[in-house]
Amino acid sequence: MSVEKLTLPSPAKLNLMLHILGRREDGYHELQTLFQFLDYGDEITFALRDDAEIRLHTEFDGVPHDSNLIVKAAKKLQEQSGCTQGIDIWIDKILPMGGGIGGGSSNAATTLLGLNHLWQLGWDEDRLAALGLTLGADVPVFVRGHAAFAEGVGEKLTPEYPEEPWYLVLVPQVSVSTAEIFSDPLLTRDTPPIKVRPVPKGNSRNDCLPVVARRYPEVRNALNLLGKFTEAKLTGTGSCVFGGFPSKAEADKVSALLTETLTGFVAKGSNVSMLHRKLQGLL
Ligand SMILES: C[C@@](CO)(OP(=O)(O)O)[C@H](O)COP(=O)(O)OP(=O)(O)OC[C@H]1O[C@@H](n2ccc(N)nc2=O)[C@H](O)[C@@H]1O
Ligand SMILES: Nc1ncnc2c1ncn2[C@@H]1O[C@H](COP(=O)(O)OP(=O)(O)O)[C@@H](O)[C@H]1O
Repeated sequence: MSVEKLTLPSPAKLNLMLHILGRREDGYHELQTLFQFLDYGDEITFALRDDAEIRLHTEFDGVPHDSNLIVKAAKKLQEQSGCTQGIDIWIDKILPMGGGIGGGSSNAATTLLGLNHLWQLGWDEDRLAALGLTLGADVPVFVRGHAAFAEGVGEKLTPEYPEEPWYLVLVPQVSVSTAEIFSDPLLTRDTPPIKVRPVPKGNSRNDCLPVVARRYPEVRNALNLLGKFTEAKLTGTGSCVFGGFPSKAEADKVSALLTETLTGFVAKGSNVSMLHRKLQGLL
């Protein structure tokens, strides 16, 4: 049965660890990182149009229509598939932008999977992930929808099964530039590669943390406050800081103490993205 309208989740991710192994000739850094999803994110609604236009109806502060990763993803998929249909798109945006929880990449992946379904393209995951990589290093993991150990610049993915605790995520009100962190001379760039799977316990370091904490007092403050209750970690290049708890009640308790002064949210970690759980229900 063909569908005309579809609403899909677009979850956040966390980097449970992030090691920088070296710098490539093109300036990009070789990483090893462990991605896990959160049961928390945006919601995107797609509706078929009679013409071929691609139109995002929700305005974003500071992101022009054609620069939005949702629009870029839709246009690339339309071009490369030769599809003649268009789409109307609305988003309920709750994920902070530039916080290292991957909202833009997730929105791009949800768009690719949603339009593959609505436009009935029949693309497989490999093809969608390859297109996704041209939009951003973190897009493929959202297309695959499984927690993963990532290598290269994030494109070589191996599924992993880390524990799924509840997380308190603190959102310092500052946007960290990924490019700025990767160009800092003090960044650790020579961490030896992990050669065994699954990633052995104790490898929870994020090599970006010292540089981000030095440059951004707001992030330093969040790390110090959360660090009083649990191991406080940085996701991606920040700004978000997170800690795991064995139950929602415990995460909520710490949240109540900290969110008086800091913005944050509590969400369950998940090894299968809520986007894929919803799509499986549609098939
Ligand atoms: C490092 C991660 C981990 O999840 O950080 P977050 O964005 O999530 O915080 C991501 O892979 C980020 O991927 P993505 O968000 O696509 O990075 P981009 O915007 O393309 O990168 C901006 C700039 O950072 C530098 N960069 C980025 C990724 C990388 N592996 N090496 C780099 O040197 C490059 O100078 C690049 O021009
Ligand atoms: N749909 C989108 N959602 C979020 N950010 C977007 C989107 N489209 C483009 N961007 C741009 O991408 C940047 C990075 O966004 P995001 O993925 O949320 O952060 P991060 O990579 O730190 O997790 C934003 O600051 C914004 O300028």
